[in-house]
Amino acid sequence: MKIGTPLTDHATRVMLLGSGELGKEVAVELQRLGAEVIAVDRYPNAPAMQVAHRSHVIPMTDPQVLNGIIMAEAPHIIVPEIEAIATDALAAIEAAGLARVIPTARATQLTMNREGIRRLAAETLSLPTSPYAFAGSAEELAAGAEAVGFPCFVKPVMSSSGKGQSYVESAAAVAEAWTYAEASGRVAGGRVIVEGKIDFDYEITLLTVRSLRDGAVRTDFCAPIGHRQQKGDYVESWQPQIMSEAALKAAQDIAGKVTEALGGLGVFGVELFVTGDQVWFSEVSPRPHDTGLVTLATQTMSEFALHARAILGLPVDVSLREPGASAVIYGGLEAEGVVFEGVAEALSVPTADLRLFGKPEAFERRRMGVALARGADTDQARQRATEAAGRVRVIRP
Ligand SMILES: Nc1ncnc2c1ncn2[C@@H]1O[C@H](COP(=O)(O)OP(=O)(O)OP(=O)(O)O)[C@@H](O)[C@H]1O
Ligand SMILES: NCC(=O)N[C@@H]1O[C@H](COP(=O)([O-])[O-])[C@@H](O)[C@H]1O
Ligand SMILES: [Mg+2]
Repeated sequence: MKIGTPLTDHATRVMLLGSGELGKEVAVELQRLGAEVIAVDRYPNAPAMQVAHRSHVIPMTDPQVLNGIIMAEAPHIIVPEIEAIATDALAAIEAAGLARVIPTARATQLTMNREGIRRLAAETLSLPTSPYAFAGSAEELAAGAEAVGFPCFVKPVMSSSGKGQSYVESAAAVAEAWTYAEASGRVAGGRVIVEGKIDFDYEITLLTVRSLRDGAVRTDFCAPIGHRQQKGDYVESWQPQIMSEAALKAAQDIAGKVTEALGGLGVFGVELFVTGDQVWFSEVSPRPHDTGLVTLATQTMSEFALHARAILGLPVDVSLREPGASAVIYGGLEAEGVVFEGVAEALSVPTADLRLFGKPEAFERRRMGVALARGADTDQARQRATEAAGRVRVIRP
């Protein structure tokens, strides 16, 4: 793998589709390796745009506009970063041999839509999942919910970070879940998945890396990441999550199968539910995962460094250095150009570090930053990360 000089004819051009907090860290790692980074998102001054060589604001769900920007920039590598992209346009670009899509165009098509990845996992690969049904109307949803049973979860097929997700305890609440999903998916499309609830002991993200070494693709697993979710969005994560040997083996087996079926190079965040030695597949991101922000504190190479290396065809090291945790800092209010107070106090917590993403606008439940900490064990690290996050106050300018 050769890497040219950025901003010259021989540059290795990488285009990020989606420029949020995860893309920002990937952009930094790509910059460090001398790639030329082009950040794209739906709004100006998105986090990764602030550290890229240049940026574009476009509706990424419009295939014509997306194709136009790819043609104009002629990237060698396209890195999808969010679940709201016209993936069919990417498939055409890949098929024409114009750029490499990470991990593959097909993988982004399958995972951009919950229906694609769920059918691949449960029906093609026979992996254990929650019972599920798909619905394109309130009536179909009512029937689907009856079939999977209550309580259940209703989610738009195209959404992430819990957007549009409802926890439904009885038939009476199904209509409301339909309306909510319709209104708040990343793209209006009017299709949802309804999933029966898995009663898990804990849930993990198993970061799985497909990379090249000596010309061959290999798969490596990071130490499992435990996390706690609220309203479908992660609020706290830690690494390593202690698991039984049998559960870890089952988790790696599922992650190996699903990432092999998706193919390509890069980091995958495989989400799994665990009860005793039993493991269920939930979903997978074919890219770094939000709960994996903790790896900025814990691993020799963060998930972002791993992604940058893997997609450039470079070797990786997934080793864990020490236990750590991350805790989310939400906006807590609606305002543009917010100010963060208490940063020095937060960084006075032993081992604490912060990432303030620089998003131009805050919302009540928008993730604006994250606190990171290490510790003798994950209990100590969690306590420190939560303490540090709590010391940061988001205020109006
Ligand atoms: N079938 C289920 N059984 C039990 N818990 C569930 C189920 N589906 C979702 N959850 C809970 O809701 C959380 C969010 O669900 P899911 O990961 O599908 O949403 P998402 O919008 O894709 O979120 P993200 O983009 O952050 O991964 C899960 O991590 C889990 O805590
Ligand atoms: N669970 C997926 C996830 O965490 N994605 C991350 O959130 C950003 C969108 O944030 P926004 O909605 O605040 O713009 C995405 O761009 C990505 O970095
Ligand atoms: Mg998830």
